[in-house]
Amino acid sequence: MSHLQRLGGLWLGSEPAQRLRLRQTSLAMVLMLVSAAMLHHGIALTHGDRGWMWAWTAYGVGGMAAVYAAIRSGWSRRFTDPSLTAVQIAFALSVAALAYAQVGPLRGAVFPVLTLILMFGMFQLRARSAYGLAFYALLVFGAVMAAMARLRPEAYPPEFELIHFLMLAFMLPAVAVLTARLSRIRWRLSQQREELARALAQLQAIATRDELTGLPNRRQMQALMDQELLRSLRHHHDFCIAVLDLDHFKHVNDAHGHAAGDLVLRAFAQAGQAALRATDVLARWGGEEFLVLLPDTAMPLALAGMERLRQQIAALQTDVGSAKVAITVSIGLTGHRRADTLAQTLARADQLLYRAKAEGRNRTCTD
Ligand SMILES: Nc1nc2c(ncn2[C@@H]2O[C@H](COP(=O)(O)OP(=O)(O)OP(=O)(O)O)[C@@H](O)[C@H]2O)c(=O)[nH]1
Repeated sequence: MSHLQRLGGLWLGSEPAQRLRLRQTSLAMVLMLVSAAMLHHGIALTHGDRGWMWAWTAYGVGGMAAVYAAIRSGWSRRFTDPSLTAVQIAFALSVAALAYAQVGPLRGAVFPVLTLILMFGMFQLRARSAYGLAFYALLVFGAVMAAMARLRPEAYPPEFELIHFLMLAFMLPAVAVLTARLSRIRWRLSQQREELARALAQLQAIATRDELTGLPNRRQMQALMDQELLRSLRHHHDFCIAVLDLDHFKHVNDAHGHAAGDLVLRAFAQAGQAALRATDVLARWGGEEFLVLLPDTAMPLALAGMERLRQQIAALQTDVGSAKVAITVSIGLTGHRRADTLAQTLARADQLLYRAKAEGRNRTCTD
């Protein structure tokens, strides 16, 4: 890391949002220093008051340093706008107004600076603050112009000051209108960003979840099993896979209707998940067939887990409105063998499931 980067890190910190705020304030500080240098030169040219000039410099530079310290220390985080944009602008306006009161014939130079100060608000301010600050600027400059026209009419002729004031009365609201427009665009953009994030989350849920049961769907389960296979190869641990099929589920649909069948599938998913360990995954493989992945688990433990699930499902009574429906589940459970592919393991679990069905259902068969 170069010295310059280290210095930048020291000045701006490391947090991106904070760095952005401090960069903006640093830019305002540079503007303040350049203005101070110009003012010093102007006062020298016009033989102005040097004591006042140093007091102005201390006020302007000191104020900006205080704002920098408030942001850099994190103190400003307690406010809705931690950049203190409105405060910085209001302060800079007061500094500009004081300069206007002193530089006499050079006061025209203050107007572009005034516009620049207000432009700092374009990236941050809400419409209401922009109008408020424009009104405040008009008030402060109006007061300074009136006071100077009265106190030093030879340097600030009243008719000139009136024209200056009218110019500001037109220019400041125009800047506020532009800031308000930008604020509305920013707001719309942030709304769109939120909508996009919501849509993305929804799409993700649709792509990975089964709509009826809320369980991981076939595609997601395939990805989870692929991951587990890689992990088991790397860390040399075992994992098991079980294929589950609800027994005589066709009877449920035939006797109580398809909607009742859906209710039973949902109840099965909920109870099945609750019966498993948090690390085990129950997924809907299709229809009334489900899959359980038991990561980092070897056979005696896996069998105990699947038997617990089977017994809890057998005890489950689902209220489908017209009746309470009881179901059972048949399970084919097998451990993955290192030399096998996932498809081979799944095929083995399937065969064990057929055996469980053939042997009378409501049981777990394992090899
Ligand atoms: N309600 C509902 N039923 C479904 C859904 N998916 C599959 N099924 C039904 O599940 C039943 C599966 O029937 P079969 O394959 O004959 O099996 P079974 O009746 O469970 O009998 P065994 O598996 O041999 O014990 C069919 O009636 C399908 O219509 C679903 O999402 N909702």
